[in-house]
Formats: sequence, structure tokens, C-alpha cells
Amino acid sequence: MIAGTSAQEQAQTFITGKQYSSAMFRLFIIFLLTYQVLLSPVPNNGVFQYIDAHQDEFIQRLKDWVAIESDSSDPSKRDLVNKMMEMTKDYILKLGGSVEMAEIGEQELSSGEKIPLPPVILAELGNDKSKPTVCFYGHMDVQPAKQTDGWLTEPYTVVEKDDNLYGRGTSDDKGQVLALLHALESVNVMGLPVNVKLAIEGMEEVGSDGLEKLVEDKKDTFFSNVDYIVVTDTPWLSKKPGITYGARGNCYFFIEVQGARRDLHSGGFGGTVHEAMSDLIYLLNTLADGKGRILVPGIYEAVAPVGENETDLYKNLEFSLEEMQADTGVKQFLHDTKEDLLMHRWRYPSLSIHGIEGAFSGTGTKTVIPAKVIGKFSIRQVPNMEPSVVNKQVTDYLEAKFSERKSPNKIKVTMVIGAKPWLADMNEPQYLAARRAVKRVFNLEADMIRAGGTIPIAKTLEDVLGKSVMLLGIGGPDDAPHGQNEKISKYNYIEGTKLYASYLQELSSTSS
Ligand SMILES: C[C@H](N)C(=O)N[C@@H](Cc1c[nH]cn1)C(=O)O
Ligand SMILES: [Zn+2]
Ligand SMILES: [Zn+2]
Repeated sequence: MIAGTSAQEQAQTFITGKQYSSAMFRLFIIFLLTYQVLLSPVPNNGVFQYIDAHQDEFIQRLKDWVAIESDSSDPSKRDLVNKMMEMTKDYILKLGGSVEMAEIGEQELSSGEKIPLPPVILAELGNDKSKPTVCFYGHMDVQPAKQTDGWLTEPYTVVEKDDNLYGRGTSDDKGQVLALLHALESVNVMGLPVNVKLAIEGMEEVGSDGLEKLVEDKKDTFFSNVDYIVVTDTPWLSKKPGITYGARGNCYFFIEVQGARRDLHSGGFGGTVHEAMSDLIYLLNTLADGKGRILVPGIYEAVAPVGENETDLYKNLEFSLEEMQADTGVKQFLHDTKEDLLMHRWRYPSLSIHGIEGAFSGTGTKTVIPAKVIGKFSIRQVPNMEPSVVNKQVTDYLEAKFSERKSPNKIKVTMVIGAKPWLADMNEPQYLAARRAVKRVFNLEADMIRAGGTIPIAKTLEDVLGKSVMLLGIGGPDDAPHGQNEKISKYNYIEGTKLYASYLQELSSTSS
């Protein structure tokens, strides 16, 4: 008995207390469900659980795909690129998609021989007019890789070590495309919330030959109802997820220097001829100074001026020069602050020298004077630079420098790739959907970043289709794409799959 109350009053208090507890219990359950559905980083719809449960299968598929040496730069590997495109088609068919293998013509080799370009996959999953349509773009070709380049393991055999998956293409771009396709598989269990189109090519690493024309040709058919374009081929700036709203372009040049008719013995001819290699090294050395500043006259003229609040965009990004030093083994960069370094990576042009074809590059001490050498370099360009203008500036400059040298050798300068830079408005609706997706999966605010690399088709997709383009990648900052020991972490691969799944769900509630 409670002191000072009658038995009846006490009974009423007891009954009311019971009702109160049951109401509280019901409220608690409602709160829990609301939390799970709306607030929890793991939505209560089974998709994330599906992804977690299928991890091993997803990793095995990456192993199978990396095993195909789909190097687009080597014409003798064209069959393997084609095989990779077929494997990708088969998996999309298994997902229930319809697939067209679009033929895009031929590639003319330096010998004059012509070989077919790999077909582009144009696929479709879902065609509900009441839903928005998103077209994802990625590529199945890879950069060259040989174990003798300095890989610790065989590049085309995925090796699992320390929660990473090593192998050529694990990050660029087979792993990222697969994460998307696995997201489609996982979301499709419940039904896709948006219509999905896929444009997947096999020549991205050599400048996306033939793709621009295909986009133009299919503007009013395959691409006609596309509302959003997402490129699944870009790394984050740090371990924190990033959404990318800009990429640099690339103008890739060959300088050919022809000297004697054949290679010469340096004992018999050294000191008597103008050497092609010396001319080439001289020319390459006129391109940039020791601080990385490009010396080609006029090259900086078109570069967009730094906007009023632009540097503020860089301040809060998660990025550390020390981590970049640790990853690359470079002790001192050309720029000392985070802002300066990122600006030179994203919004200023840069020039890199890549190699010399025809030069002696083996081990040992061959004493030869190479007859013909081809120097290879590229200029990453930025808004508002134009590849045709860069081509003229570079060619005029090199020809003038060569004529000052008074060598009787012959030079030929050719721009073999002219990919445009691209920059979007990071407040477009699909960027907001991607930010919500990042929040949902990682419980973090995404970093809004740009890429120093190039997606050759990005600007064309935006210009020809007039739709929003976004790069939503899942590569890590230290994945070493194009380099030795390329990898993707299992974390990025699996959580990235969840990111694509969440993006699809978030996009369905976005109005364009
Ligand atoms: C960013 C993307 N994964 C990539 O690596 N793209 C290539 C495209 C390209 C440009 N010139 C030749 N290929 C790159 O940025 O190097
Ligand atoms: Zn790529
Ligand atoms: Zn690449």
C-alpha cells in the first residue's frame, strides 16, 4: 500500500501505470523503426545485408575480371579487350538488362593497318516512364602492366593482402564498375527505384576513341531519356568519401625525331652525326622548368582565373601532404601548402614526360645510336583551355626550338589525344542525392573534390546530352592506378557497393 492513498486510488494508479508503460513501449518501438529507416547509416531494407552476405562472390568476380589482360594500348591484346566486353555483357544479361554491343569503327595503327575498335556496351535495366533515368559510364580496358615493371605480384592475378585486393584494374576501373553492377544486383532484389542505363567502353585509357561519335549518333535514341550521368571511375582524395565535380583534360603528344636510316655503332659514328636522341632530349627539356612551369608560350593564357571564394573550397578538405609523401615516397613536392598543391593538381595545367619509343631501355650496356626515337609527353589542361589551341602552341614552339638547334634531322609533332577538361556545378540535384548517400553509408559529409586525371568523354556527355554529369567513384587515394601494385581496399570495394546502392535509392526521391 502506498501511504496516504485508498486501495481504489492505488488500483487506479496501478492500471494507469500499466497503460503508461505499454504506451511508452509502443513509442519506443516506433522510435526504433524510425531510427532504422531514416537515421541509421544502415537502412532497414535488406540491401546492405545482401551486399555483406555476397562479399566473397563479389571479390571472386573481380578476380575473374582482372585475369583478362584488357590492355587497350596494345593492339595485339585487342581480342582480350573484346573478351572483357563480352564477359561484362554476360553479367549484365544475368542481371536482367538488355544489351546492345555498339560497333564504333576502326582504329588506324601507326603502321597504317586498321583494326576494329572494341564495341561499346549500351545496356538498360528498367523502363518506367514515371521514374528518372540515370546513365552510368565506366571502362573495362586497363593500362599496361608487367611484373618486371616492379610489381610485387603478377598484375593479372588478384592477390589479397592486408584487406587489399592487388591487381591491374582492381581500382581503375574494373573494381568500380563491378561495385556498381553488384549494387544493381543487390537493389534489384527489391526492384530498381530508378531506370538505369549503362555505357561501358574498352578504349578509355587511350582517349576513348570512337565514343564521342557514338554519343552524338545515339543522342536521340539510347541517350534521349537520360536525366543524369554518373561516371564510376575516380578516386577519393583521402579515406573520406569524395564526390568529384571536375576533371582535367589531356593533350597527348608524340615528337618523332628521325636521324640516320638505321641504328649506328657509337664507336664508328659517335662524334660524326647529329644524334636523334640528343635532339629529342633537348626538345623535351625545353618544355617545362625545374618548378614544373610549362614554358610553351601562351599556354597559361586561357586558364580560368581563381574565383573569389575558390580557395575556401580547399581549406576544409581532408588531405595531408604527409600522407601523400608516405604513399609516394616523394620527400618534397613542388608546392608546400595543401591549397597550393591541390590547385596545381586540379585547376592549373601540368606537363609530364612519359617515355621514349625506340630508345635503348633494357638492362646492360648496348652501345648504339638509335636512328629514330619518339618522345611522349602530355599536358593536362583545365577550364578554359582548348585542345586545338594547345596543339598549335606546342607544335609551333617545338618547331621553333628545333630550328634554333640547326640539326639536319627531321621532326614531326603529333597530338594523338585531345581530351577536354570538364567542370560542373556541385549543387546540381544529383550531387545532393550523392551527398545524402554518402551520409547514409558512412555517416560522414562527403568531400567535394576535383580530379587531376581525365575522363575523356565527360565534357562530351555534358555538352551533347545537356544533362548533369557527376563523378561518383570509390577508389582510394593510395590505390596506385596506372602504377605498380595497383589495388582497391576491400572496404572501398564493399562499402562502395553500398554507396552506389544508396545513391540509386536517394536519386529516386530527387526531382531534376
Ligand atoms: C581517371 C581515369 N581513371 C583515367 O585514368 N583516365 C585516363 C584517360 C586518358 C587521358 N589521356 C589518355 N588517357 C587518364 O587520366 O590518364
Ligand atoms: Zn579509369
Ligand atoms: Zn586510368
